[in-house]
Amino acid sequence: MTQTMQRKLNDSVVARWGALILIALMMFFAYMFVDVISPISSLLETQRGWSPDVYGTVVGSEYFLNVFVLFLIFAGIILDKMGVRFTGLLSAGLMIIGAGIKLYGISDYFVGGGFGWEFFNSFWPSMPGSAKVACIGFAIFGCGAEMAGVTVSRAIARWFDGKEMALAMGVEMAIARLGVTAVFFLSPRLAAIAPESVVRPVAVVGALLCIGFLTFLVFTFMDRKLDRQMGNIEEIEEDKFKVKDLGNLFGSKTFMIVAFLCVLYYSAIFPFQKFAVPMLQNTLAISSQEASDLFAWFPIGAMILTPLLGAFLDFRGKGATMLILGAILMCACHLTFALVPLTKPIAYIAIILLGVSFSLVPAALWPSVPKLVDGRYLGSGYSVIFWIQNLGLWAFPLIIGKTLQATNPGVSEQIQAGVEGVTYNYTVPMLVFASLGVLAFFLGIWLKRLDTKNHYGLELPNVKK
Ligand SMILES: NCCCC[C@H](N)C(=O)NCC(=O)O
Repeated sequence: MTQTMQRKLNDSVVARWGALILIALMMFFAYMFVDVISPISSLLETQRGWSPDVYGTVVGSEYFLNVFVLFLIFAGIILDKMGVRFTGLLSAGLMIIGAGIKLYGISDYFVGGGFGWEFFNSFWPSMPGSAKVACIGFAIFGCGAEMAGVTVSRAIARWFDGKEMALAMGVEMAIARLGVTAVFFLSPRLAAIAPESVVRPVAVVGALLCIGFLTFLVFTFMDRKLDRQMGNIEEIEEDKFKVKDLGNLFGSKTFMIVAFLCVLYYSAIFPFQKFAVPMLQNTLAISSQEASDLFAWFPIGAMILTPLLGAFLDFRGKGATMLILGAILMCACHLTFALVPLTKPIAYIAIILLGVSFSLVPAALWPSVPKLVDGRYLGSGYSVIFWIQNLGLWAFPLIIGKTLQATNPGVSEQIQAGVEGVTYNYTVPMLVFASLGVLAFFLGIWLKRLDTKNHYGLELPNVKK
């Protein structure tokens, strides 16, 4: 009698990498939308009256609902109850709705006195109505984007179980970084087409989110087929979010060190991404397009190196050392922007080194979590780390915006009044970012010491010979 073993869809290299490309495309467009206004913040100041303080509030609002309404925690529960396909489509849908509201907020129709204009300008006078509506939209978008991040990781874990999973996660992250590069290239160019407009880039990238929805929709058909072949065992029980696990996680010293290292490090990266173009523009006296093209090298470096460093970690280890090195590099780059008289070559070197740092830390951080957290509550562990991280990603754009405005009195008013040649000084905001690097460095040292003492295996390779 011959026994035939059924070949599952994810046993085919083409099918599983095809599935990865489909879900990664959704993240590609999502990361594009996250930073679509970062290269055009100066234009938002002149066209919509968004001072640095207002701009910081808008870009931080992406994380507001995740942090204060605990949406990230609900996202974990929704994912557990409803599965990858429903949650992925819900995230893509939320991103599109949020992007639509943000687009409406900055549109010429709304700022020209359209529906809701009067109401949104009747309170909190320091915040223009356009910024308030943009905040609402971006907060809804942020729920979708973070939920998509958790969902995509779960989907990859399932499709690549027992296969090249770390590489797949590295490739997915690299594709997301490519989205950031693309938007830093595209956004200022779209805005510059006559008549110059902040609306065009947001509209175009918002439309691309719909393509992301469609690619994920195609993935759901493949995933349903895989589901049937696997006998509907969609989720691994230990990956599920459980409220009772939170006590164990918050009570674990090592876990909390990693979570704080994550929030400190990422708070000096993603919020910096929002201020990098105007910082380079003001400090080097160049156009926003030139500054944007210069900054685009940051995600390019991270894109190339993250999968390579992931492979290094798999075969050589040294995870804790990589975290410490990443923090040192990040701090050195921000100190350069703050204290060294900046020239273009120096700026290029600092941006590329920051990209190297941004490969070292993500490549080492995320795969280290399973070494510290019991497999029974790994899913909850990632949700809690994301939640703590989102707190920093919400707070730091606000802090940086307010610091920039406070250390440059009168500058925003002059720019909005059309005075030529007025610039911001970014020394203090850049020192704030650098100080996060110092704290992350000390947490890295502490983590490495605990690892030596308690043998978590952070310095060991993932692949056992
Ligand atoms: N919304 C953009 C920030 C994504 C944050 C996300 N929680 C995350 O940490 N992703 C990992 C990464 O390195 O991009």
